[in-house]
Amino acid sequence: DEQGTVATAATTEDTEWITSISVGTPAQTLPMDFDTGSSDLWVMGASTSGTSGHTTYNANTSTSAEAMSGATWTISYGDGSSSSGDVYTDVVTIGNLTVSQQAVEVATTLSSEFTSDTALSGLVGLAMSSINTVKPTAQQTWFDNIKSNLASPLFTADLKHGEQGSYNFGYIDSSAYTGSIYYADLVTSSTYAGFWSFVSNGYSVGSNTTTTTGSTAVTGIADTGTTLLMLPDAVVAAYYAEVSSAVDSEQEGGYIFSCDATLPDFTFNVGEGSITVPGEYLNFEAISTGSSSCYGGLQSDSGIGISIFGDVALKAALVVFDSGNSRLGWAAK
Ligand SMILES: Cc1nn(C)c(C)c1CC(=O)Nc1ccccn1
Repeated sequence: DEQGTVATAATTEDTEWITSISVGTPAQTLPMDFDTGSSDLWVMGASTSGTSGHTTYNANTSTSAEAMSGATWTISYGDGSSSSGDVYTDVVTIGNLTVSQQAVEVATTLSSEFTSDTALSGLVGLAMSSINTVKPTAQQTWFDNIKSNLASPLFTADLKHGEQGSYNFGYIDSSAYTGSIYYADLVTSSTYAGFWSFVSNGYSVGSNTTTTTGSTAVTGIADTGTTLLMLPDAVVAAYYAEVSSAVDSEQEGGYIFSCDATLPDFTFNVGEGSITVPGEYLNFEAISTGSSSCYGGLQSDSGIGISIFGDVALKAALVVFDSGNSRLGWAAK
């Protein structure tokens, strides 16, 4: 009954959290973006163009690498980024837990979002294996491969603002949260199948003084690979109605406000409880260096088709991805 933990740390502006994994024999250490919103483990290849400045994976120097003949993959993310390539199996160790024949998807094409992000070598998909893109045969995620060896078939994400966080596999660290863990069952309808999806049946805007509450039910996904909190227009409008300087800017592609604005907290319901995202987490960054206008951490999900509880919301909680019980848990910390 194995358990493991691995540290994760945010890049500037909490844009993404980078976590190191080991691939191959001898081990090649790769900084990766753990993504609970997708299900492909892919890495930049040593011979892939556009990878200068990146740490890359070289299957040729790994004695345990085996090409998966005829297998290919291609993935595109909602922000327009994409990658594609071929497939190997190799040893993949995360937090002292080892999968001996993990499908390692090697990128031979990369969009500019990835070639320009020298902090990372690839993604570790932690959503359901049903949405893995490998053809002709979809491959299992690393979590699905390790799951049967774990004390409990679950993992937790503990992302933190401005300090190191952790991903734990097989156990819940009782010292990592306060109060109760509130659970919501996964949503299985077609749009959300394959994701860590849940229904939040209400929200409130405001700090101790004035709070406005809404009963809009939000169905969304817990997605560590997405930076922002992306919710329905009605919820977003209700939030920024409490920020006097806020405007929905065509030019900036979302809500901006004065950087010195005092932002209200945002609370969303989960099961019998709720999670509060502190106002300061909802000021993402200045729209450009030195500007006095700041871009909101809460933005509209219009055009996406689903709501996304990204890093802005996740870093306010300990989040339990409970495969064994098909549910998602959220706890304050
Ligand atoms: C679905 C979606 N629509 N829009 C506008 C955004 C930003 C998303 C989320 C998204 O793209 N997440 C992502 C990107 C790269 C790697 C992993 N996850």
